[in-house]
Amino acid sequence: MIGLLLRLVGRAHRLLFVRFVVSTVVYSLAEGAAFGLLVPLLSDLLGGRTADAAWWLFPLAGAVVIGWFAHYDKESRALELTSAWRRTLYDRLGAHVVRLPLGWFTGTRTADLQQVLGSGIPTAVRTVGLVQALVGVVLTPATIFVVLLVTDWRVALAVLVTVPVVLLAFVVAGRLTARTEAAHHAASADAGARLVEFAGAQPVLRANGRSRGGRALLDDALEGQYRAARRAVLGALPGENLGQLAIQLAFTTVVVVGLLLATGGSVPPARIVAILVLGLHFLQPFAVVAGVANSVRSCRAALERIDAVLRTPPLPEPASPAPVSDASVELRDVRFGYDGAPVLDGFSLRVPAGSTTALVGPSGAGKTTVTKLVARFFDAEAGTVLVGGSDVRQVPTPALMDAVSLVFQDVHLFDGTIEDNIRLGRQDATREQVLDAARRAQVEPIAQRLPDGWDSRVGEGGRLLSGGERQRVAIARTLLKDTPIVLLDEATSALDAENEVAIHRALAELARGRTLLVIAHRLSTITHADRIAVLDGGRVVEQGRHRELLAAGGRYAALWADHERSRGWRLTSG
Ligand SMILES: Nc1ncnc2c1ncn2[C@@H]1O[C@H](COP(=O)(O)OP(=O)(O)OP(=O)(O)O)[C@@H](O)[C@H]1O
Repeated sequence: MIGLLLRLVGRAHRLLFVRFVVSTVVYSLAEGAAFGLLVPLLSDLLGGRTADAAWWLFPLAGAVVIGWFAHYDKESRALELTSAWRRTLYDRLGAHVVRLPLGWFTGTRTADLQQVLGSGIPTAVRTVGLVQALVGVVLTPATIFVVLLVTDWRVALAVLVTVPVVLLAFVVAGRLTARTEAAHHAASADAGARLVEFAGAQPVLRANGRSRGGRALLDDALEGQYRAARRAVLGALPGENLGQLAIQLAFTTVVVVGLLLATGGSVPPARIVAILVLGLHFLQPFAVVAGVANSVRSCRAALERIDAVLRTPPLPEPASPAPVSDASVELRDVRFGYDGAPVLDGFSLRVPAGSTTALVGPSGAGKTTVTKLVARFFDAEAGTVLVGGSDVRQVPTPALMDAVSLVFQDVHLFDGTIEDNIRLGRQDATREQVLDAARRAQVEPIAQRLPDGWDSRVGEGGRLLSGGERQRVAIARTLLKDTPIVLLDEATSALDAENEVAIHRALAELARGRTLLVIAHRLSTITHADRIAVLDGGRVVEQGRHRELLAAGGRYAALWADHERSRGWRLTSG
């Protein structure tokens, strides 16, 4: 964990970290020395040698003053380190995340990343406080032990024997508490998820005749959480008592040894009283061990999660960058798979500059994967992906992003106005340019329909718009960005007649003067494409124009026949 901590603290804060540790060490030693000096001071005082006792006040005052300065320094450094480190972690993660391949951002990883940025970093920086506690737990008793050893080795030995017992008791106590807390945490998470589900799934639950809107599931989860909370409280009690009991037993042992020594006459009673006071201070820091053990676990988990993100290799940038010379796209003998099994194998396709090529084929054939390789979400395992005549691996990411735009199947819009969402395509565009792109992508009728026109908000994720409308806004965004190459995954959601016509027009506008690679889910949209490529078994099995492919009577002709049948079915059953 120390290596991990030093790695994440990084060079920028290493000096500050070292200074913080040094202050903490000095403080813990000074605290131990101040307690240790109580032995000769109290022995002399209780033994009636007041003048001798007074002399001990000087080193004691020295230890207290040093301790005070060290305490001030360690607290200020801890504060400085915590805030500077938190900031650096956010900066480092932010800078790293933007260099990760887009393919890295799956649903689970995005959720993990949200957690790391939300609670992971605040937990990780708590390690600073933990270092303080751990140094204190080790060094203060160690200093006191040295003083005890010098004062009376028999009491020192008795104190030493109690250490493993006390530590064991706290470790067991920590485990008992951790187990019940984990169950409580899981039950709380379950109840939280059920609450969200309960709220979000109301229409579905009621539409399916669950008149109580799924209350039973929620009630079960809340009951489970209540029982787990009770178990957590009751389960923590034995642990807490066990630790305290161990400290009391250890102290009693030290008292018994002290009394035996005093009764035997080998140590003056005044000295024994002083030694017992020291014994008490020796044992006290162990009480924080149990709490620290739990914090160590959560801090380490947070540090590991941050480290895992930071260690994810970024997309390699080319040593000698190649230019995007034209708007052509080509895949040559490409092999690629997600988890070993190839999705594409021996895949070749040429998309000449300025042409429209449609990818069709059964679900799971790899159409989306082709577009993701062109936009370099991933790198191909074998073969070459060329954009503008250059291997995408040799094109710097900003140059590639300037050449290629993506319109996804499920467009995510931000909770702003339609104009804000279009402007994402080019932040410095004038209002006229934004509105022009919107008109060309058939977004104007959407704005007219909404109560506040162009200033209407589209809701979280764009939920106030239909799937087809969201895609029209995304097309407007792409028109504004104005890249020579556009990769478009057609919306799969069923479109009404207005949307279907509007998307047709928007696509025609998008295709004008650009290279368009479109994944077609409705064959009627691509009958005018310059080329249609049929994918199956990880490669292109057929390609040509709509009429040529129909005449050939192969795979495309069969897909078209299916398409026509389903249209006929829609018409007669509608
Ligand atoms: N991120 C991923 N991790 C693992 N497997 C994936 C991932 N993305 C896609 N796949 C798998 O790769 C195969 C090809 O998926 P792809 O999305 O490219 O197909 P598609 O032809 O676009 O399908 P659809 O028409 O249904 O969108 C599928 O079997 C899919 O399950």
